[in-house]
Amino acid sequence: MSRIEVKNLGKKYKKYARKWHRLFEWITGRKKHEEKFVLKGLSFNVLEGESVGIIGHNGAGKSTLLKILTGTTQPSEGEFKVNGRVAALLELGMGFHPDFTGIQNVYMSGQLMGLSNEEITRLLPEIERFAEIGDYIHQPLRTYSSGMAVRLAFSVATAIRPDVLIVDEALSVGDAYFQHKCFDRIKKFRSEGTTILFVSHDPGAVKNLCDRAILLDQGIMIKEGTPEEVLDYYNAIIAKREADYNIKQSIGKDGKVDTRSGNGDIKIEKVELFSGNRKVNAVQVGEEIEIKIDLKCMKKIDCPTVGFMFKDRLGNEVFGTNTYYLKKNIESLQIGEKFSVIFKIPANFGIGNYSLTVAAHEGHTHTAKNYEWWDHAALLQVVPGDEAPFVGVCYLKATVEFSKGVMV
Ligand SMILES: Nc1ncnc2c1ncn2[C@@H]1O[C@H](COP(=O)(O)OP(=O)(O)OP(=O)(O)O)[C@@H](O)[C@H]1O
Repeated sequence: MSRIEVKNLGKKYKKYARKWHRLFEWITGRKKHEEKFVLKGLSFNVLEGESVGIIGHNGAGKSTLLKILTGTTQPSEGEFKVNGRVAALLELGMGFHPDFTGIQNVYMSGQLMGLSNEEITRLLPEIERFAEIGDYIHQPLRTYSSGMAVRLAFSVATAIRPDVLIVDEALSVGDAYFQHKCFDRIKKFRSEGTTILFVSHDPGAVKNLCDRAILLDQGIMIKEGTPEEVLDYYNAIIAKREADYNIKQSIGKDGKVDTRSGNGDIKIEKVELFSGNRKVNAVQVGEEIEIKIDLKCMKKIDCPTVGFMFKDRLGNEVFGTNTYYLKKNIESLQIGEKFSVIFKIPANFGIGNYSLTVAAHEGHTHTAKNYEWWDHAALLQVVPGDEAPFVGVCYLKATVEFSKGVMV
């Protein structure tokens, strides 16, 4: 069953070159504006229990989409349907009245959510408990810090598990402790079957929470797929400045999507993993590995940076570094010159599968100039060695002591 259905949705605004054009148009009836689409031809469905992340640059149209879906603004064209009880975590606390106490605001926003006074009274202890603002709940809202208002607003908006939860960066407000609490509640809703539409600039949050992601660019959906594939593509377009910048996605050996992007000034020719002199794709926890990257310069380039990143099976970044951070200067390279970079690390990873991203770019990150970036260039399987069993994504050599009484 579809919880959210969006068909050919579009939103346009009138754009006036001068302020007085609007008045002129109103008085004379003569058109003085251009129409600018900020969303165009958007179609997608979100099924019951599915969790979808919306990503894109500033101004891509993410908030506009959520405002349409929550009824704050009307679309200019197309249709949409949201089925079931909706909770929207958009501008948290915006509807609160500064002169009302916390409790009065809870009743007011609860009523706006369609709850009866009896229901709100029943939910109040849990709302207070989750918000953790103590006696402030009896004080006027104007005495609250912005963090307290957000805590209360989140607590009310999520007092009942909704069928559809619409979240716009709401988790980036408040302190780290409360962000964790909010995230846990959202994850719990997800596990209980709530459909989630989640706008975020945080790749980690999208990978953690979403089954699927949609990439918007200038109001148009340019990519839809697994969070990892869409975020890799997003990472590639961040650095797109030159006309001859290429982005290619293809299915790799493990069935996942390889993303290669860059202006081609340096080509990554080969990526291999070694342990000793042995070429490997599986190692034991803690085994020393070498990451050998063979490259070719297609232009004269001074001091490029070469780097790598291991990601876990969900695409979360586990460890990465580059020649810039390690202060290894790669000297001036001539057209056609080949070179190799070898990184050595202990595979102190948790047991599981990891993908390797490698890149050649300018400076400390690829956003200024990306010569070539290659996601899923190699795969590494980490298997147990003779270390004591452990859990987690990294292996840290632990020791333990025990004594009776008080340890000094
Ligand atoms: N009321 C408005 N009148 C005119 N243009 C608007 C209006 N509201 C939004 N826009 C424009 O619509 C475009 C999309 O804005 P929107 O806020 O949806 O982007 P976004 O992807 O949420 O960006 P951000 O990540 O910065 O929040 C922008 O170019 C913005 O300037």
